[in-house]
Amino acid sequence: MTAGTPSREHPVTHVADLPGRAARYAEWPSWADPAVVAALRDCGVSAPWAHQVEAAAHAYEGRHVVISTGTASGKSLAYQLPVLSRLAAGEKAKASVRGSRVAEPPARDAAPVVTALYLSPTKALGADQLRSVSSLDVPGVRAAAFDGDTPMAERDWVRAHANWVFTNPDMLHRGILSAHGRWATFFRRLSCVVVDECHSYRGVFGSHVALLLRRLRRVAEHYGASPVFVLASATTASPASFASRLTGVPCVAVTDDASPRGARTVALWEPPLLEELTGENGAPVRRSAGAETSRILADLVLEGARSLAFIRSRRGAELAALGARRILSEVDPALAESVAAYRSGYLPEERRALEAALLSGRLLGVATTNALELGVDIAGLDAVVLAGYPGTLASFWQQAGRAGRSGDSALVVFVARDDPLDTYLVHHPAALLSRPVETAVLDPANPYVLAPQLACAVAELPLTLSELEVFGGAAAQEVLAELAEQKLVRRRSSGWYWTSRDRPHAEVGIRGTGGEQIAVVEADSGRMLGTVDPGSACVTVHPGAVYLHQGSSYVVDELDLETGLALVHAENPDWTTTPREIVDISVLSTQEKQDYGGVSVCLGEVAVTSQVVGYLRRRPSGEVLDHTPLDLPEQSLRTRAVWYTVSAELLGPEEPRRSARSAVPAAPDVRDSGTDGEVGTGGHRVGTESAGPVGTGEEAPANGRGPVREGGRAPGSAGLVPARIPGALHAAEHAAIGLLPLFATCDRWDIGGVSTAWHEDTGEATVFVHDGHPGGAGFAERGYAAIVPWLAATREAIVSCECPTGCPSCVQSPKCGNGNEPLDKAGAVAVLGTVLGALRQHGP
Ligand SMILES: Nc1ncnc2c1ncn2[C@@H]1O[C@H](COP(=O)(O)OP(=O)(O)OP(=O)(O)O)[C@@H](O)[C@H]1O
Repeated sequence: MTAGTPSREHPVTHVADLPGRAARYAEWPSWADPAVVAALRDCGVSAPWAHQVEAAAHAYEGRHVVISTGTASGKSLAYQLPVLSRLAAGEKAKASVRGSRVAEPPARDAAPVVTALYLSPTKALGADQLRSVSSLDVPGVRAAAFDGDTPMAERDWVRAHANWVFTNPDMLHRGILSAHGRWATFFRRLSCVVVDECHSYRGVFGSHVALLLRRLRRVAEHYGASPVFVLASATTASPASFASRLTGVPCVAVTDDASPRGARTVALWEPPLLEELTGENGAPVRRSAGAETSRILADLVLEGARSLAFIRSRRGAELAALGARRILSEVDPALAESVAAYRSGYLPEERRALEAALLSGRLLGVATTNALELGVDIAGLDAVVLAGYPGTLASFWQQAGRAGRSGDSALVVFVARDDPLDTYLVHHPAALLSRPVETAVLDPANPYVLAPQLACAVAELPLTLSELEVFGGAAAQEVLAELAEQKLVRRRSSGWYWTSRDRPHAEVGIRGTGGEQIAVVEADSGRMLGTVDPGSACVTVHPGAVYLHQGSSYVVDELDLETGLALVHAENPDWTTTPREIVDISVLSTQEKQDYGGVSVCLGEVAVTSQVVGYLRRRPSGEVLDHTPLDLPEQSLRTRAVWYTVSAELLGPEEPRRSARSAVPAAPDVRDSGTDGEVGTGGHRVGTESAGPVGTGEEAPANGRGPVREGGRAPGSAGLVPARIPGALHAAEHAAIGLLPLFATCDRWDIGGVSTAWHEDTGEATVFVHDGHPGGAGFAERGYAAIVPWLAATREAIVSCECPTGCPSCVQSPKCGNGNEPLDKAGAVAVLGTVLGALRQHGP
């Protein structure tokens, strides 16, 4: 692998061998329908793996179950076997009641006897799974999609005749539960609900889905059905408790993966520093992870290895494929044809063609975004290259799991990007390879999610007192009282009733994002090249941006957000473009405020604005050609935040030589640099990390950048010179975001933060932590209520982390819009100590 690297370079920082394992098989269960077994055998499954039978048996026997095993461990078969067996058996039973002696396949227009529902987080994944079930062609099984793409003319047929309906939470919410009367037959016979890739239901979206599943259960019960839930998940911590929280019913977990796995070698790779080039302010730069990945991918293709490279951005995937093709074409132009890019935003038929080509071996190298992480049946590759940490350990293992054929060893290369988080990981392999996978967090009791969900539930069916428990008991009662006050529901002795003829469903967004996709269209030909998320359009298709599609390069002429159109023309310039974005927060109203002698803690409404103000054109070497200003609209998010302010006296050293008021603004301006703008606004979450570990409680010395000045400072003050304040606040903000999920049961993706040494609305140094969703989701309230334990845990997490100057486990944030600069770990400990001191001294 290092054959192509110059001898003075030593990019590999660590190599780990992960042993392979042999498959453990089980007998086909006696209850399995012979037609289903025959169909699966025909598809090459000679015998099921033990975990598949274990999970399938739970489901068949009516126990709610979650199967949480590795990539390509056959989770689909684990739910297909019981569901298809039940569907086939149901149809047979009907045939025998009718007295037909010959096993005739039921007509396409027969009414179903037993039905099942399949839910996937995305339409694309649902379509993949439907294709897989349909290809089995089990007699009596009428599987069909019911999603946004289902033509109106087909919808009636699906409702009346399909016995396995493939849909997604959005359609379940808007198109099925809202009109359940039209689905009466389907619900009456509903025997099984499959929730695929359930680990992706986290944060606000997860909380919505949790309540949606409770609504589904209630509607099914109304029609006399009590379906069994079968959940499939990537490997996560505590799958049973997660699945139980998601569905509201106790689930058993199957985690003992019996699928075979080839041995894998994991190499951690740090691109070398370049001697000939420096970055901003003369800082040394490393060869980019993308360029390094292109080279590794090209080498792997030359070796004939079927390889996937995961790149974090769509643009990066295009560039990496282009780079590998360029390298290969120098060796043999024909070889260049065996490399392609893959990402969402391609048209479905393009994606299918690419998947088939990779499976058949016609393509050897594919550079992809995480679009190939989930669900797609691509496994057993010779190598996987990860350019940058994908955000969670669950994602890391899911992507790495695409490599490894039984009997053959495979290679996984993790290439660090030039950022502190990745650098930390390649030098601390245990943090990557030995930590338990994090569990997804959701909170169905969140009042902001509960209110719209309860409105939908009441509109679907009047809600009785005895059903309240399903929706959170007392919390639900409070929310219903508010809805009654707003005259949306009416309380009667028998329960709560919807007052309007209109249904609330269309108004309730369950993903916390919204808006139509932006179409990218070639102006000359009118050809649609792909789509872009509206939240990220200003970043990816601003006027002047170089937009890549399948290796072809386009330049954007016009972006019209109103009509949802970006017009481009084909052009292949020798530069790339990088947008510059500023993020700001302003206080709209302060609802709660507590003063604690120099520290105040507030809760209120804020406006978070981000704006792409220009872009840089760079040569591939990193050389900046120029900066072009842009006049694009601000993207704004009105939400809720918790914030604390600290007086200059408490932050600074004792007896400040300058007046406190002038000392703080003299620090570098961090209104832009101390922000984490890339948060929770949907569509462009480019990274993550698990929240930092909570400390052991031992007060280890914080070995931060520059010692915390112990001498010469006022009792209780942080003792920081002005230049350190921005970094200290920024580091404290990051760690607080990491720790809030402990108290607010949110996901760190659902929140964001801004820190500043002087904020114009508060007039002081301020750290904001805000909900990442319009209108807020209740997390800020929880932070406000738990301010002391939250900040104490934040401080402890930083103190107990043994790294010297800050790392992903303490003060670095993967979503920092500012590349984790400036960060002052010791300063953060000092600030938090001061804030906590004030809270405790002056608290109630
Ligand atoms: N018992 C088995 N024996 C041999 N092959 C199997 C068996 N079970 C499943 N497979 C094959 O393994 C591949 C992966 O299966 P599947 O896509 O269901 O895995 P998965 O766990 O859902 O993957 P992902 O991690 O992508 O969600 C498929 O090609 C499937 O046909």
